[in-house]
Amino acid sequence: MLEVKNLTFKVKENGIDRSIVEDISFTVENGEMLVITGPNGGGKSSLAKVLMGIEKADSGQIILDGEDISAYDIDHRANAGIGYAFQQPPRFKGMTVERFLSLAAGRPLTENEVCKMLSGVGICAREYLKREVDGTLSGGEMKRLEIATVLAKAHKLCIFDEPEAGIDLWSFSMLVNQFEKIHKKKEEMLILISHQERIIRMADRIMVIEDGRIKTIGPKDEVLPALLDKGPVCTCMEC
Ligand SMILES: Nc1ncnc2c1ncn2[C@@H]1O[C@H](COP(=O)(O)OP(=O)(O)OP(=O)(O)O)[C@@H](O)[C@H]1O
Repeated sequence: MLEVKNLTFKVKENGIDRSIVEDISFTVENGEMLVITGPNGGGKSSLAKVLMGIEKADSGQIILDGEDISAYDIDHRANAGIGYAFQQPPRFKGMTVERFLSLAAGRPLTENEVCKMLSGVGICAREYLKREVDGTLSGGEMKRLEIATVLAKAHKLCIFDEPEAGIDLWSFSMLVNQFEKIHKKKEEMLILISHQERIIRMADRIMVIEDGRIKTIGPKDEVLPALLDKGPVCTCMEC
């Protein structure tokens, strides 16, 4: 179980503190999928980065399966069982796709295993094994590869930041299938940040973040109708 208690993250703007994440508390149960949505600039990615340890919280607590991980750095949180796929994945010149996935899995993978992982996110496998994880990969290829790195290993908690961004229709359907498969097993907690209705519909619970605060959190059946009425959710396949 993930317990987030009174999490606040501030930045300095022109010498003045600005709260990007303000006193946010929520839980994610084992096997649960929580989808976080809300208007652009609301603080969703910042919250994810604070959970992963990329940004440091000013106050609050993060407890994973009873272990207080608030003071842990990124590596330590990854070892504690958190996997994270960036909204805009970083690139690694000189590293092959094959090695990148083996590092993510934490063990040497066979070619067949790498191919299976790549196929799972809609990447035409063998052609990519020796490609470098650099600027020669397209945005959509990089995004899918990044998602494959999180899926390469079992985690307690996986966080995917806008997995739909820049992904074509066919690959998007494959990704949705992957998320559904993990969700069905109920072995990992999933936090998906998304504006995409098809992803939001997979949620057990939905959390809406606006101006750095939780605006609503609740079961999908309660939150989604109001969301669809008001319309911050995107039904197109391009964003
Ligand atoms: N390190 C930083 N320094 C200054 N401002 C920041 C920093 N990180 C985020 N912000 C600001 O905090 C706000 C929240 O950004 P964040 O990326 O978390 O929003 P978001 O909800 O993920 O948005 P989107 O839906 O557009 O991806 C934005 O106004 C952003 O410009």
